[in-house]
Amino acid sequence: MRIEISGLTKAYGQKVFALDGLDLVVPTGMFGLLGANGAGKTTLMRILAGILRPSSGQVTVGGHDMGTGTGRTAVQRTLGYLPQDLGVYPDLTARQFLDYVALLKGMDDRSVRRRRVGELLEVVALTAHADRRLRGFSGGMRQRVGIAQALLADPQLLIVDEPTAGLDPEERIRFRTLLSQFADRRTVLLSTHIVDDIAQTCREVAVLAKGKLIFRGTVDELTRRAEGRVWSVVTDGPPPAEGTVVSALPHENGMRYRIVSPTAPSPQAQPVEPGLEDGYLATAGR
Ligand SMILES: Nc1ncnc2c1ncn2[C@@H]1O[C@H](COP(=O)(O)OP(=O)(O)OP(=O)(O)O)[C@@H](O)[C@H]1O
Repeated sequence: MRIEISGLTKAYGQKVFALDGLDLVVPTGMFGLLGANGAGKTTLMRILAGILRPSSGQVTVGGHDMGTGTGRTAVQRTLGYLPQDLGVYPDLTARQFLDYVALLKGMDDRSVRRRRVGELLEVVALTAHADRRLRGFSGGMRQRVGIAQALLADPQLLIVDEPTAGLDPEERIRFRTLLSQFADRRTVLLSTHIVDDIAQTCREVAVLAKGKLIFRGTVDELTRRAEGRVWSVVTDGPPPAEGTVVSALPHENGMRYRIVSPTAPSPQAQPVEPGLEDGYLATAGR
């Protein structure tokens, strides 16, 4: 399901432009969205989910115009949305919660609902915990309940906002594998600060800064943005003033700094191969 966005603007009051004339096409498959805090990612996702109205501009999802009531209704029927903070009901069990959301989505037939909820609990590997109250669930288990509720209506478009924040490494990997499998023949828009989640799952990515698109292309192209700009510096003094420090590791002669900088940040700096995080920093860094 293809998303086409043109001239999209969302202003909060007179001064804050959360989105500022955004043009973007998102194809079928898994697509990553990166950007610093406040870049406009959540605003964009809420507009795509039909929860928020833009100030101006156009959005079509699968050919449906989100500017019209019929368009929004058509999209919402085939959309799954996992917001940053999914409010769950701590006293409900996972099965009861999913049954309740299914009812809200208009799945009136009880046996259909029961079957679908059972299937999804299986998909997110929570069958063994289905009848436990949500208050005792770990962050990862809650996120899996979140993805199950987003998948209830077998959506063609799945929007997920920072889904792996707070998950342990194993849960993160399981979660993103689940998303990748789901993205086969469908569209998944994944917004995150965790660059590695995008490197591991998406072919294409967009980078937002201050409500504007500053990059759209493949993960490899974004990585190549840092070519010739990533350096390793070993020093027992402070890191060089120039560039952005990506990592600092203890070294027998002091510290080894990985630095993104257009020019060598010190005379001893050695060039190194870039990764996606370097490409992102070279593009979005101050
Ligand atoms: N309801 C609101 N009222 C006023 N300003 C808002 C509102 N929601 C968002 N903003 C502002 O709009 C800008 C974009 O916010 P948004 O939440 O879309 O960014 P984001 O990229 O999702 O950030 P984060 O990564 O922190 O979630 C920010 O400057 C934010 O402060």
